[in-house]
Amino acid sequence: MSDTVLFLKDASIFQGENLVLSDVSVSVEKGEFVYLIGKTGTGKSSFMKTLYGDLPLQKGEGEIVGYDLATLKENDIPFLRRKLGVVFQDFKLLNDRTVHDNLNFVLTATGWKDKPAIESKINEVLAKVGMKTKSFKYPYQLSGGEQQRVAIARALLNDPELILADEPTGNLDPQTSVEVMEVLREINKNGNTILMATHDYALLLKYPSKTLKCDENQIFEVVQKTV
Ligand SMILES: Nc1ncnc2c1ncn2[C@@H]1O[C@H](COP(=O)(O)OP(=O)(O)OP(=O)(O)O)[C@@H](O)[C@H]1O
Repeated sequence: MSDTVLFLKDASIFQGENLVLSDVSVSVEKGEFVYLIGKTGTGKSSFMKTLYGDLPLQKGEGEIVGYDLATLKENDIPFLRRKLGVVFQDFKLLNDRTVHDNLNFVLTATGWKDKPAIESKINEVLAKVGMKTKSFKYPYQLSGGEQQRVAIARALLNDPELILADEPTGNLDPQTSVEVMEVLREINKNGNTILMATHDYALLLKYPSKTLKCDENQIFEVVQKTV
């Protein structure tokens, strides 16, 4: 049980008055790579937002990296997010500072003070995504794939118990998507747990893994056919 990083039980997810997902019962175990798929508008983003505290869980039970989602308070959210690494489709890097300073910003904001420790952490996460030589660049000097690698590096800074990636390849061409996916798979092989929302079925076929599907207000696990 202690290896469960996320579970929801009989949960309902609303956007305002609208019920987006109901009777959601899912779990993610430490070390898993889990896809969340579904057509546009079926609730993938709403589900992810609930997990990182952007949408309240109004009905049912849920726990993520030790936080109870049903009783989550506004004040808990920054602490919850420190235990999560969140990666978005549009990277969300700060364009007015270099890669190094984007990462430094997050570390400083989350309480890191020791300069050598900060530098060593920045080097460590950039090495993991193959971006160590580009730390002096500004985000707008990087390709989309490189920006997403930096966003993944940023997600790794505080050794997250779970990485939530919402359409991380949504803005990338197929070849770059595969490269970013390889980075995520490598990180997963090294022990990070990842939940990735995607509508990129080509990636799913190329890299089969546990898959949850949103459809008709429900989430269920789909069994992938093996050839
Ligand atoms: N802020 C909001 N207010 C009200 N309704 C919303 C809001 N955001 C999303 N919705 C509705 O909730 C439903 C699920 O949307 P959501 O964005 O979670 O789907 P999605 O599967 O992530 O889609 P996409 O792949 O296009 O991002 C949709 O019917 C959408 O119109």
